[in-house]
Amino acid sequence: MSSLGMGTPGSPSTREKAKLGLKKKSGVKTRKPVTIQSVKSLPLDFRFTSGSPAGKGGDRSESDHLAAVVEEEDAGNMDSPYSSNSGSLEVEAKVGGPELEELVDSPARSRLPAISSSRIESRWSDTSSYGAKKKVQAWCQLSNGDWALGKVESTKGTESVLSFPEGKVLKFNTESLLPANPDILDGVDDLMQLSYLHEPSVLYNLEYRYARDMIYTKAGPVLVAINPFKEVLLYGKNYIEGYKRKSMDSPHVYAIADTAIREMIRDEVNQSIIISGESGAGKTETAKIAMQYLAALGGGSGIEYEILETNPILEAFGNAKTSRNDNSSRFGKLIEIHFSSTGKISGASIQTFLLEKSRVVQCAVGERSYHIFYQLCAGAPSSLREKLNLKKAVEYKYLKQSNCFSIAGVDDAERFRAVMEAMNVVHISHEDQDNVFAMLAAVLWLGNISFTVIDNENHVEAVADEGAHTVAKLIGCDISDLKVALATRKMKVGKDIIVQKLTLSQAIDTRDALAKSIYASLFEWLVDQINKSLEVGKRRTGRSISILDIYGFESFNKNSFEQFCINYANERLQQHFNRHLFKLEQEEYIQDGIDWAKVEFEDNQDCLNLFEKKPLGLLSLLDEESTFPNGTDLTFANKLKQHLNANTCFRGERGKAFSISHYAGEVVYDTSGFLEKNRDLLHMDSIQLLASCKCPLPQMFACKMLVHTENPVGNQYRSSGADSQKLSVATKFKGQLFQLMQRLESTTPHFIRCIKPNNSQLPTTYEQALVLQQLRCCGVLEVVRISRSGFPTRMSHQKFAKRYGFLLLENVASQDPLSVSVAILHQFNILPEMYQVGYTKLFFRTGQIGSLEDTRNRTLHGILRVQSCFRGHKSRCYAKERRKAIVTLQAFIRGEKTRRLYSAMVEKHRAAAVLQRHIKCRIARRKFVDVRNASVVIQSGKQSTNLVSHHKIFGLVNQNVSFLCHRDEPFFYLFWPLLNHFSFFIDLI
Ligand SMILES: Nc1ncnc2c1ncn2[C@@H]1O[C@H](COP(=O)(O)OP(=O)(O)OP(=O)(O)O)[C@@H](O)[C@H]1O
Repeated sequence: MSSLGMGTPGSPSTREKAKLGLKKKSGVKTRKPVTIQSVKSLPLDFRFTSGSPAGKGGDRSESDHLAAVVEEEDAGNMDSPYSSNSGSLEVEAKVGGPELEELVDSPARSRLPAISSSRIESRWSDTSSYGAKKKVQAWCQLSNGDWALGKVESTKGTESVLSFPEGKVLKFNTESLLPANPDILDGVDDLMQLSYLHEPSVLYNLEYRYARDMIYTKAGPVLVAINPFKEVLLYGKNYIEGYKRKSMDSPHVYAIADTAIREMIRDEVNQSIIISGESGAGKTETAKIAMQYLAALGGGSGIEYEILETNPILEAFGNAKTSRNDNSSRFGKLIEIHFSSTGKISGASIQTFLLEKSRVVQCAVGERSYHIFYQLCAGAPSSLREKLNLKKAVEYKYLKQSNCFSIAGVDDAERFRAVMEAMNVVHISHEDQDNVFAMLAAVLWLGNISFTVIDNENHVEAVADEGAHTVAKLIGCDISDLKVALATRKMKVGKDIIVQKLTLSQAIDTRDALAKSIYASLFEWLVDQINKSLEVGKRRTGRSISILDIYGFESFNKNSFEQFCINYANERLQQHFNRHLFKLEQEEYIQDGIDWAKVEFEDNQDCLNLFEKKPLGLLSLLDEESTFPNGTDLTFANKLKQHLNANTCFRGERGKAFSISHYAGEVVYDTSGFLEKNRDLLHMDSIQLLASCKCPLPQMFACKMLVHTENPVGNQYRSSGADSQKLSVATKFKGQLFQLMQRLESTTPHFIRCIKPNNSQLPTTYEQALVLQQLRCCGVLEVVRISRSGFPTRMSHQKFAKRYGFLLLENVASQDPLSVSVAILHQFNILPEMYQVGYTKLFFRTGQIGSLEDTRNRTLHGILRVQSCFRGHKSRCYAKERRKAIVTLQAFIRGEKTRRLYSAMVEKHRAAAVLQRHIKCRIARRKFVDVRNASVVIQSGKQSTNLVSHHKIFGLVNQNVSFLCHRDEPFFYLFWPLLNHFSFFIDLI
């Protein structure tokens, strides 16, 4: 399909454009590329006025006039310019011929939101002569429905002549032309910034960005993600860091996840990221990217790795190659990631919805069954192959029927190893893994079981071939029991139990039902095991972010029960989307008495009523018919026609078909197989067979099936001959959806709309019509319109006053919240047209609260700085004082210590002196004794010589002195000097 090529790198090549011919080339808008950065910072209320950067070549008058056009457009932008189709389409039919006439009549066209053509008329025709004069550019719709940009060459009456870059010149009705945005708005990252908001400008903007690998674009509060079908360098550590630190702010899944995590912490409210889009639009990949960001931000404990590793397991068991997507999720998934109060991941839980069981036994040519079967056949180690008697995929009938065994660029054996590794990570034991593989092999071998006719009533019995033997071995039952369960059915008639033999088709149905339920039970069991591994347990804090990745709207040539359920789920999700982005928003305006122009949107409540109404809704009638023993698909179709023909969303078709007018388009359903799929009965014989198995898994599956059965095991047969009385699939699914909606209702939603740019899964190919249809389906344009013309930001008076009141220069603390709020608005000169004061809340236009928030943040940062300076100063003073005190204390202690030391030393000194004295005394005494003794010896010698002469005179005296001089006598010391003199005296004598 065509592409509005830009002739810039990344856009479709010139050769490609030439091949596309005029219709495609006419879309080529040869413009000078502008940097996105320059556009990003444009204010939302940006207007083209003279002197603005958009003024081409300084052409003031043109800029002035464009400004006038823009103002006029804005004055009327409450209505969608693109929604008026009558005028333009009429003319296009003239220009475009019969193809376009078909388009005019198509239901999709007729479903476009209605708007008076006079609005466009007044907007464009007033300026068309000017446009012709100045050769301004305008969008025109070609006969194939594509939009092309041309130059207005001339305008005459109601006709304008436009020239296209390839040199072609075509005539169009002036009223059908739509004004083009100025060049500077090329590739804006929020569609709300477009001056002219209509289909071609939105398509062009998305394509412009897509061609430059900018696959994410904001549409007001919604993120639009276009599948690149190639690796784009937008992910990884650096990008995660960039969004975490807010150094990157261009639209991205990371930005959405970042907002969710911040709002969860700030508002203490659970968040949800709701990802929707057609099959192959990139929902699963987007969910994984969001999980990657949350894991990076909230990780640390290792649980985040476990959460990420659930993806390969769930994809292997729940995804398959379809005609639209090589890795299509055949189940819905809600993953709830729990966080602690500090924002760290504490656990997670996964809820799955409606696995497409029928794929196990039947899939269309070119499609595959679930990946795990091919992975097991390709990657199982030889020991496992031997144990399970595994063959190549091509040898299994269930896999062989679609004649597709591989996916380009995918190595199944390698993926199998990744799945085993992931199973280890989520703590599935090796024994359990072996049991899982045994069940998979059993399902494959069940498909190979064949039957032979045994009587002329076409009754059959199962052939005891390799298939039957292997199944019996793998599930752990007796081969005879298996044969009986597959080829007979026990029925209770009165008090008797009779055994009925089955015909070939009945036996095949029984076998396939057993295979389907083993696989579905195995999937359920695996999810339970994963949940146990990720269990939050006591760590649950109540804060969580849920990521919903659910199958997108489906419409094929033949639509069956699966599409019926999937599209019903999408209607519910669309209602949730509408409620949050349109209904609740508008209801809030009305409740709060806001002066506001209502924006029309397509409410799908009627369609939902068609499904859910009791007793005459689609689901009730389906259940009713499913319980009738004689009910058939045809009687069901007739019943629908009988009861629902008056409903505008319903139309009875020929035979067993009917069609529903969904929000995304009309879908024709074929009721063949509806009742059987809705009943989803597994015969009690099969359940009992599983219950009697020796292997643990079949036993567990049987237990669960019996728990779901309303009737107790002892009373397991119904008179009708049918088996377990469980809830119908549709009713169960409805219950699950209601639960899901309740869960989502309690969260703040963040919407991501994935868009598939082409049906061939090719990179750089952008099909306008396909993208446009998806944009219309998901109401992206309405969201942008409502956000642009409304007041998307709101805050209660109390919250506003509390949050920004401190910014007021005057003290108004005593005043009521409303007065404080108004004072804030006045102080910050918020223009009156930028906000409205409601009864309970304040409503702001986009971006207004941002400037207030910036001021608040700046002020808070300033306050924090002042506080930190003050605290620093205080702490320093305190530290100084303490230091001083410590020094004093230390001086005192040191003095005290020194004093004590000194006195101890003095004592020691004194003691030493006494000791010394005594020692000296002793030494002196000894010396004295020695001297005395010596003296005595000398004296005695001398005396002996003198003795004779003096004997008589001094005989007596000498006697007494001797007595006195005895050294031990105290008198000795007294008389010693005297004695000395005396002896001297004696000597003299
Ligand atoms: N951001 C992306 N970057 C690169 N390739 C992508 C990206 N998103 C999607 N794709 C490609 O598109 C394919 C389909 O995407 P995905 O399986 O996510 O679609 P889906 O919407 O989940 O489809 P379904 O509803 O069938 O499950 C992926 O296998 C991948 O090749």
